Amino acid sequence: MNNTLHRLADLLLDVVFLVEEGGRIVYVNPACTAVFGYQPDEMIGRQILDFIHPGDLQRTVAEMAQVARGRPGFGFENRYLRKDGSVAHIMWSARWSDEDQLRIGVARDISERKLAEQRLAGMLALSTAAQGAESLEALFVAFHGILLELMPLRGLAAVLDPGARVAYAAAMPGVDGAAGAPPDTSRWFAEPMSTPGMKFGELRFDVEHAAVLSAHDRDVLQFAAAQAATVIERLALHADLAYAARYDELTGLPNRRLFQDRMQSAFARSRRDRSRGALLFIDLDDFKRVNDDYGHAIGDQLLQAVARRIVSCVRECDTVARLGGDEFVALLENVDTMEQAQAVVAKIHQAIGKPLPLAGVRMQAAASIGIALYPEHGDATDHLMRYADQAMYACKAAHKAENRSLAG
Ligand SMILES: Nc1nc2c(ncn2[C@@H]2O[C@H](COP(=O)(O)OP(=O)(O)OP(=O)(O)O)[C@@H](O)[C@H]2O)c(=O)[nH]1
Repeated sequence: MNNTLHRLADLLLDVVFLVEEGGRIVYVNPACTAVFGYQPDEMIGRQILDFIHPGDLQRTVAEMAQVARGRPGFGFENRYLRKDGSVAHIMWSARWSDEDQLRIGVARDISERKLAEQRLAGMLALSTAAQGAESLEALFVAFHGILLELMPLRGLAAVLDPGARVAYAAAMPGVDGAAGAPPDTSRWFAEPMSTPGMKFGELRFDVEHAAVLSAHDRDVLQFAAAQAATVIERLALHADLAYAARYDELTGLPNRRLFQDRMQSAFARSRRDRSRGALLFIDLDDFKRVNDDYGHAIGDQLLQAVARRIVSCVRECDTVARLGGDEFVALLENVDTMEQAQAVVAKIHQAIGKPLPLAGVRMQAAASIGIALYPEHGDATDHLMRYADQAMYACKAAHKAENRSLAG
């Protein structure tokens, strides 16, 4: 190369290589220091393939062969390993000079652009994983995989409030003591998992030291933590909705829907085992008066107390539900006779009738209770329910008639 061209090459920001057919570098301009971290004389004389990222070696050799056959190369991209071990993304233009018997190559550092593209793709992958996550475990496993590709991360942990419960913790094997032992994450780099007005805990990242993370890396980690927070919020909401669809909010008892499911299962068991059972329909008497005289809040407290008292009268395998208002039902499994069902009803009357100190007075609730036995009074849910309801009405009518005649 003549002197003028040398001086020109010295000024270029792109890296210029002259490489022999066998791959030995015979010239590189000073721009190589900024891109690869090597001084020119550390590269000259060595094989160019020594500097290429092992993952890109094969296709780079194929590209070089094409150029050597006379086809100029433009826009070929591959990765190099810098002197400090980091990765440089390079875009090439190259041609073979027959006259010089050398390959002339110009390398442009496109690492910034590549990293920005990778970060963007990573953030997209994080938000896609967040949208599709059906459990926190699945979410953090997916996040861990995505983040490992993006930055020098060794471990990931998710610690949830309250109580700093570790929901996920995975360290690189060998980094944190014995294999299988939970890693100590307390000193890991942490980002809060929060949505506006709500903090759910922290996402913690094991890095050799915080300085290995660039400002961009930190942006990605912050993004991951924010995405995790939206998933926690969504899953919690989903759990709340699933609960609300099956349980009565006031008493915590199963609602009509869950009760019907339980009835179906009980009928199936009864058909299989030839067992029998009873359905009790329980409606409080004159409950409206409690609301009218003491207010709705006291009415609510009475309903809660009645729910607890009914539950205390049945076995654990039985189901008590609130259908709505002052109507409750109880499904008693393995009850063979009307007498056995009546014994439970008597217990319930006694429990409900015990004085209850509410609103500064001793209240005393009462209920009308109808009994239906299955399978003899029906083994379809609505059929049996109607039977028990009618039996309850008959009791209520009898009580009212009795009260009228006592009053008269
Ligand atoms: N406090 C409270 N009251 C409720 C709730 N749901 C329904 N109610 C009230 O419960 C009362 C139910 O009254 P009814 O079953 O019609 O009548 P009752 O006074 O019990 O009379 P009988 O059943 O004929 O003995 C109504 O006043 C409803 O407004 C609730 O969640 N909380």
